Amino acid sequence: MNRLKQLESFGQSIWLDDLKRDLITSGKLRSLVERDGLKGVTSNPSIFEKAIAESDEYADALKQFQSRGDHHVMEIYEHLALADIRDAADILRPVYDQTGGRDGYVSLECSPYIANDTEATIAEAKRLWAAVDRANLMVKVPGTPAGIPAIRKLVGAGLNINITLLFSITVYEKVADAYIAGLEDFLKAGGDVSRIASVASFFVSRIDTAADKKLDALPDKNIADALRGKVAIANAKLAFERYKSIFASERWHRLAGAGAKTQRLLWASTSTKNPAYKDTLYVEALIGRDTVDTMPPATMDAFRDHGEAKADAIEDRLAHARSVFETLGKQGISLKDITDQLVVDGVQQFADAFDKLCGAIARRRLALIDGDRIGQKISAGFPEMQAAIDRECNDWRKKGLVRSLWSGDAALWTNKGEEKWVGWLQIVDRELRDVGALEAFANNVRRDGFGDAVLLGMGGSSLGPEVIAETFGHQSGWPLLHVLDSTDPAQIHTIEEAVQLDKTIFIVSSKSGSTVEPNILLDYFFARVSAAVGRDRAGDHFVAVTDPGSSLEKRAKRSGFRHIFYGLPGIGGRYSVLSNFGLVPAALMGIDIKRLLETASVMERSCGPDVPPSENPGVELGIALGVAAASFGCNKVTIVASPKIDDLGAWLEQLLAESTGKDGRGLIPLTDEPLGTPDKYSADRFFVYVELEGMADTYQREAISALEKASHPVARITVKDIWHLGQEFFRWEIATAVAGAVIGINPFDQPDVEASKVKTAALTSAYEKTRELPVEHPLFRENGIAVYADPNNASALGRHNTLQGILKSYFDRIEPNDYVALLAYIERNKAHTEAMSAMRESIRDKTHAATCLGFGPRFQHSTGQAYKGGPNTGVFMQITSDDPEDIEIPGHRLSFGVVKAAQAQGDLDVLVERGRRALRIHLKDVDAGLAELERAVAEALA
Ligand SMILES: O=P(O)(O)OC[C@H]1O[C@](O)(CO)[C@@H](O)[C@@H]1O
Ligand SMILES: O=C[C@H](O)[C@H](O)COP(=O)(O)O
Repeated sequence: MNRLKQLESFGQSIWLDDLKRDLITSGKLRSLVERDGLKGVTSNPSIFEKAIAESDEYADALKQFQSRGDHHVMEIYEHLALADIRDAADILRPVYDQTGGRDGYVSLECSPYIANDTEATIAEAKRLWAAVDRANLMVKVPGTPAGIPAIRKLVGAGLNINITLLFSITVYEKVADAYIAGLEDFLKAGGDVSRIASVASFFVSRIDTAADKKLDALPDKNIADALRGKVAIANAKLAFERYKSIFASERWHRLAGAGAKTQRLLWASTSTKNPAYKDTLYVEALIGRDTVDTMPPATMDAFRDHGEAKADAIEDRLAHARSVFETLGKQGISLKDITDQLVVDGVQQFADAFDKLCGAIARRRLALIDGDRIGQKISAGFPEMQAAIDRECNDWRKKGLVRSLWSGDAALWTNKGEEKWVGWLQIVDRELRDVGALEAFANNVRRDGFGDAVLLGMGGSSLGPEVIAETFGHQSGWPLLHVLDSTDPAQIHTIEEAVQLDKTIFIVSSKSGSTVEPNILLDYFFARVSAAVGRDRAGDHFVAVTDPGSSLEKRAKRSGFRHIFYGLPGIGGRYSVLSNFGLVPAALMGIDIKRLLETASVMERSCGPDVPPSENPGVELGIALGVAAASFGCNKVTIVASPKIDDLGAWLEQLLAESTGKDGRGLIPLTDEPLGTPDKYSADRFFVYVELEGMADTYQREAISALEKASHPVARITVKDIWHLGQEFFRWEIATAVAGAVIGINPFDQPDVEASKVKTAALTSAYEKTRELPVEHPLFRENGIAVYADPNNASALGRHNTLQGILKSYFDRIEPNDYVALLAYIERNKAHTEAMSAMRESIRDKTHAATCLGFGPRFQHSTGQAYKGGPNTGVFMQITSDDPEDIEIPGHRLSFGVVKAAQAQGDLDVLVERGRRALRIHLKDVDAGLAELERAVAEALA
């Protein structure tokens, strides 16, 4: 007689501990049922990992599924796995019918990631039960402390449950109790208990693996030899004894009377792991009536081939089993400790397998959606850095931190309310649903003949729209978008002259609604538009984007704005580009926002909670940035982008600096610094090279390769086309949040920005009363240039009678790994940027310090946070100027020039208060002054 069939005749059901497509398609599963009397199938994450990740069997199914649209990794997994489960269940259905529901089951495990979460387990088991939709499904719930209450609930809801990862008899008693209680609940609710089945899966071989290790360490070798390979079987035998007594109780009889089936013990983990043991050891020892034995194919083949079947073997030598336990105890080996640890390890082992599986699916998904759409390659500068990045990635994987990020677990950061600021994680799908309304609005504006749109806003409210406007350029037939994020009178003039007010729509953008710049710009332009089109029609030229309840919302209502778009309070300014703050201006300038969002959506799935760190572009990038900065001092994130998309750097600067630059730590991003040869840089750089496919600049590419060869860390990102800006936005938001976690700060606040605002407000309100700002005395004045510094900085500079002398002392203060920031409160235009660039280049080449450039007050809402709150490694040169054509602000006793001067003063005061090295250079005439300054800088560095 077929030895497996013999087991059937001894009252034991044989299940297969394996599942893969081929078993179904080849007919093997069916023949196991027919030939060997197979009565069930168990699966687990390791089994699916082997099936899906280690073979090509699923390639076609995966491709077909993805051809219907892009999916999350978990959706792909479930699509593939559930198809196998359903097919196996259908093959086993006749067994289920013939045995009256005692056998014929296929088991599917809940995600190991939620093994310690009762509510999540309940929800997932119910979801899987509904999704598989087969009466002969068993959902596997772990025998963890959190799993046990879930068993009662799920059985009580009428589900078949297989309790997995069971090692201890004490835990088993709780599991059996939960099953019985669940049946009682179900019965009380009028359910038919006869259709519920459950098994309690005792893991066998793993106990010996752990116990044998302890035995090997015993000094008494005889005892060790006597017990080796015996503990697991003894445990199972005693468990079976308990099973019999539990299901002989009065309590049980009441349920049995209603048709309930006992919760059979299922022997799992039945392959021998120690090659010294007979390969059928556990099968032979555990033959018992009313039990289930699930065997992997090799064990099943071995038993069929040479197994020795003895009826009721499990009932033999119970006294010996007890003595095994006693001896263990006497030897100081705690079986409780062993089994407790096995549960923990078991969960981790399945989680590891699931990670591997998700990683493999993520890679295949990427290959199908055209891998280079996510194109990212990080080369750490040197092996130690690579090893540290790999370690951190593995740590994130093991601890499930990508999932913590997605669930907004504040403990990932500093536990200071970060959970309130992760709304951006879900925004893409939400906005995709709202695209129609935005487009309709934009069409309406276009039909009304607006030729220009001017966005008034700062930082997170302006930089995203600016990147979109600069990258896409003017869309024919749509308004041209201008961004105004300055109080510089010349800048305001330039914009005003570029537009025709009666054909211009203004987007006033401020999440808080209280930011001073957009408010005073609104005061000014509302008056100008009223003068051009009449007060009654002015409101039609204004749109607000703001959070609900803000003062801007109230004002927009009062002034009859054309429309108010709302932001989501759970999204901070710099993470808001994929919400209305980026989308309203983009739609108004005629951009296909759906297309932009769709690329973001692909990246959102690539960075999903189900994608392990090393396959997860945003997480991997964030970890690399964080580790490079925190452990290797490479915190000057030098952004280089193909010319067509290089404005991306402006948005990125704010995201990285304002998010991470605080508590004396953080990343110092810099953009538009002229690229140099490797010898020009210190070892504190992390280069980010964002290349636009087909539009790469050869010089940039070669310079980056040289830097990479010279052991600087480099992250290369390839952007397929400009629509993939959406993808970049999302990738970098994830990367920033992750880098923040690695660095150990809260990436969602900006504690040091406020300080400058307070000082500025004090200066402007004093000015409104006195009509003057505090008088300052220069250290030096010549040729239309004056230099100012506070007493400490002044004394560090010493006495000089030339500008270059002062500058020389100033540059002498630069220490290794410092950065120099030029903070210019002048019009941001090409000529000024070029002059500043030339100075940056000479400073960098001579001192090897990283150089940053910020135009004030714009940078205050961007990199300014890091300058004041980040590491004290900045050396600051503030540049201010007279404003020959100042502009009064209607309704205030202030001009824009005064506000700008107060902003410069307020910010410098805070820098000084924070012990920063700083000076102010005031230019009477901007262009002549810059030329003179450039000359003096060159001389000071010579
Ligand atoms: O959108 P709001 O509230 O006007 O803020 C603009 C910017 O100012 C800041 O709060 C810094 O001052 C940034 O974080 C923000 O992006
Ligand atoms: O239900 C089946 C179990 O998951 C499986 O038997 C575990 O076996 P292993 O210990 O060999 O991994």
